[in-house]
Amino acid sequence: MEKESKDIRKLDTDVDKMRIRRKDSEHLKVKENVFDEATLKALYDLARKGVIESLGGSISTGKEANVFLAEGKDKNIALKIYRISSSTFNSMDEYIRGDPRFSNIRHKKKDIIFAWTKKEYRNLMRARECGIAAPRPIDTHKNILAMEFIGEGDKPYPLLKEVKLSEQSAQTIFGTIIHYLELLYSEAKLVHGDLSEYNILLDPSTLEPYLIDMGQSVTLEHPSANDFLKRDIRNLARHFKKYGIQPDEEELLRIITEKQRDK
Ligand SMILES: Nc1ncnc2c1ncn2[C@@H]1O[C@H](COP(=O)(O)OP(=O)(O)OP(=O)(O)O)[C@@H](O)[C@H]1O
Ligand SMILES: [Mg+2]
Repeated sequence: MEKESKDIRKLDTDVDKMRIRRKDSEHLKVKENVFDEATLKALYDLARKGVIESLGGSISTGKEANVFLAEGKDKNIALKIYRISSSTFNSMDEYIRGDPRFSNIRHKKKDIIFAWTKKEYRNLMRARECGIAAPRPIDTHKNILAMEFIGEGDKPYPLLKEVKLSEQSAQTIFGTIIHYLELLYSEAKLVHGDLSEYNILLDPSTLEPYLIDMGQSVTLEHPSANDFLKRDIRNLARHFKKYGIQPDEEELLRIITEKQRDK
């Protein structure tokens, strides 16, 4: 644990010092201890393509991915970099196997991670096309997803988990999220699959909730789609209970899946 937090601090400072400039290979070489070679190469490719101008600080170090702030073409972007080395790809495999869009991938670890990254890109795209507030995906390459940065200046918006809301605001936000789940289900034909107060960012001034972290989202054909949706609803209901919102989970499930059933 001690060592891990030290590593994380080192990663933060290393990345802070690091500026990827196009064709500036010396700088990147120094960082080989932070990013494995394949990830460095992928970062280069995106820099050469003009997607990344420079790399900023670390936003988050998750179980499977790190998120970094970066400068894109004249604006901040977020880079989600799935870890090739320590990814818990076995759980990814389970999500991808039942998804017809990924039936022909070779089940090699790297391929699964790359497919997973692409899957998050496509899921975000589908969600946005249906009018859901989510980061606009910009590009995907190997294990890197470049997307719109959801925040103010260099600061990401807070997680829903981190904000204290009035009962009235909570009611509004809850309503919006349920509406998004309905759109996600009936229009995008997706179930988020990991929805909770940890995967929703909130714009504090407009109270717009942004759904993030859609790598594990599945299409409705997925054998566990219904169970994932029930779990998403349960997580939301649990979070909003403290604001006096006590939804009937069965009723929510009915509302979210209604339009799709009518078709
Ligand atoms: N587009 C974005 N704009 C701003 N901040 C973001 C964006 N995407 C992610 N973040 C920040 O990074 C954090 C982690 O992102 P995300 O939830 O997608 O990955 P994760 O939970 O680490 O994934 P996993 O643990 O499953 O690998 C978020 O909680 C959020 O604070
Ligand atoms: Mg997350």
